[in-house]
Amino acid sequence: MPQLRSGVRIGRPSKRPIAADNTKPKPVKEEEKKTIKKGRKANRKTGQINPVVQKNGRGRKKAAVVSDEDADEKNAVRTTPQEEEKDKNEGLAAAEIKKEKEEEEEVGEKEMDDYDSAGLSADKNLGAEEEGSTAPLPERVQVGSSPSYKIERKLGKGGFGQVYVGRRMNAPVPNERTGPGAIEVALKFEHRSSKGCNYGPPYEWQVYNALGGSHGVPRVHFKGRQGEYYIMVMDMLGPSLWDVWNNNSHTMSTEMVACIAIEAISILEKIHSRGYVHGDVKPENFLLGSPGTSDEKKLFLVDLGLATKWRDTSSGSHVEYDQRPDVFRGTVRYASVHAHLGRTGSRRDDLESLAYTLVFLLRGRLPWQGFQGENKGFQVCKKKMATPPETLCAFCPAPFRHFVEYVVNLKFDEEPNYAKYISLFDGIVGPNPDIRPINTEGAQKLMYQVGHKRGRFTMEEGDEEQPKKKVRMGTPATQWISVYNARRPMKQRYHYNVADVRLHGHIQKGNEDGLFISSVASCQNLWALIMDAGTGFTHQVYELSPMFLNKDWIMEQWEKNYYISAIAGANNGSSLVVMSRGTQYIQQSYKEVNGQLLCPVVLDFLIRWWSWTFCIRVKAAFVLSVPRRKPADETQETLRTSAFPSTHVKEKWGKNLYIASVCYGRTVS
Ligand SMILES: Nc1ncnc2c1ncn2[C@@H]1O[C@H](COP(=O)(O)OP(=O)(O)OP(=O)(O)O)[C@@H](O)[C@H]1O
Repeated sequence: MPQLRSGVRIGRPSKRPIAADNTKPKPVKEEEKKTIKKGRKANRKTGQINPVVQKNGRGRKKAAVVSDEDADEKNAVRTTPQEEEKDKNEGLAAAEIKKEKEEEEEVGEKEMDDYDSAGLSADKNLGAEEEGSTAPLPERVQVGSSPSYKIERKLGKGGFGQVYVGRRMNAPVPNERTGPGAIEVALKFEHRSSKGCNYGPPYEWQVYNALGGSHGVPRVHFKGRQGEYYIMVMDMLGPSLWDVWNNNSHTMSTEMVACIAIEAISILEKIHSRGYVHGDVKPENFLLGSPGTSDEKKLFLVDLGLATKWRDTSSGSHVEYDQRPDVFRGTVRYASVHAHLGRTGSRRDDLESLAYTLVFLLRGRLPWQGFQGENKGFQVCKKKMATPPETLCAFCPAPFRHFVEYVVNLKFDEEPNYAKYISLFDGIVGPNPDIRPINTEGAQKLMYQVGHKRGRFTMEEGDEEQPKKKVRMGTPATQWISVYNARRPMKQRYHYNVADVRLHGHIQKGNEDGLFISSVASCQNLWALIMDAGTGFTHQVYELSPMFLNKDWIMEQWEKNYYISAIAGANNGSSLVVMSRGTQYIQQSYKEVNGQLLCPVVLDFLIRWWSWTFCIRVKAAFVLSVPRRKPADETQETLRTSAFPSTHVKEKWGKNLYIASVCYGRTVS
């Protein structure tokens, strides 16, 4: 039985169209031609790429001398791993798929009667903000075999839990400062009606079972339910790094931040070595030990509620890559670009968030702070992608820039070289570990294990490979990008690997069966064809043209009230343009550009958020369409696969998600 810790998932985005910058006729350039539907009024600049709407968790941090804007941005948005898994699995068995194989060509079809109502539950928790409980806390706490505690001052509050000091009642003399018998402990309360507890104790408990007490993770001594609350009894810690920075006039010394870097990398290494990714690395979640104890210079990482597995426990293999652009987990300010893009979390994400944490502590600000409004998450992500390490770290010592360069270039399943990252900061920290502002014992142990001298972190000769220059786009790959929309049950069929000569037959057969083409793509001069009964079109024409786009034919169809509804270009220069009547469009233009102008990462957004149809090859065409009315919010998923996603399509059909668009082209992995 999964134990869930759930919370706020981002609301579904509305699929607002993007208005063209300028649809008025303009001089035609060599590489850039734009065609506008005749007789229509020029479009105005009215919109932007529709953002991922990222709702924040509701928690505010203590002692905040920050603006509301800051406080909101720092809160974590979370969907539990189990919640996601459940979403993925529900309804998978629902669809019975017909499949016919014709030579190399493939066809798949989802019949209308495959409907299973469970399939729509994929987004049933979406958009719901967790309400805080107002139930009074118990006066005394006693869970499992724990001593009794009196609740004292509040230590902090997050989106899920409230943390208080628990003072042991009837404490023996002498009093212990730490451990299960400690006079003071931290008590983390989560109300049993909180969504994180729908399925029993908070998910975080499981993670603490696996990680609690490991290097840099506080020990949990007791846990259990008392009345309305799930309560965790843990070692009491001191201020967070955010508190320290905030109480020190928003500054922190370079040596202190370098020590934090060194120790935090070693803590992440430990967590990762146990198969987990933390998922919400930020200054608020790094705590120092209790002041006045031997741990006061020791660094801890708390809040394991967003931790996920990067490695499968039984097989030991890396989890599979997936991308769900509508799911965001983490804290907007510190999240990795991959997290913004909805990519499955892996070790690289914790390190990227750590890099942002370090730059924040050092510089007091990150370049993407200050965005406001619904599309904040999107703006932040765009800014992160557009900020090269040299700009981000312009006023930081070189090791910080090198660290950023290394971590933003990590591949999804790449093993980070923790020792190398630690060694970057060697020149900044003092030689004597005993007088460093932060205890770096964990990092020293790690370096010792990998064969470096105690005390110093310098890498061995020859290990000083230069960090890669900023190439934060990942490795180029040629992939299928398929977008799925939640729809009422309908018939959908796909064909792929279709040669020119077979195209007409498939389209004709589809039309006879009441299907219209909804999307086309080309891979190695063979076509992929998606046909379905849910397009709303009344008539359809298409043209397979040996040239990229046959302007005259398109203009002719525009005159007859057909609008471009699907388009693809093949490597051999031919193009397939489908035009339909009964579309939602009232205005349309298309623009040919040089395909190289497209930034591959932006494609993630283009295909996800823009209601334009386009095809990518050496040349590309953007078709800009103004719809009659604002499209409703939709549940949507995007996949990138190296092969045509025939298996995935069937899984999606099982969840009543239908292919809305498909294309094949150069992306990044
Ligand atoms: N063991 C501890 N000792 C002292 N303070 C603690 C301890 N654990 C948590 N806190 C304080 O309580 C705050 C909230 O704790 P935590 O981050 O675990 O809660 P959360 O509800 O999961 O938060 P978030 O919304 O950030 O996910 C922390 O930022 C910290 O200030």
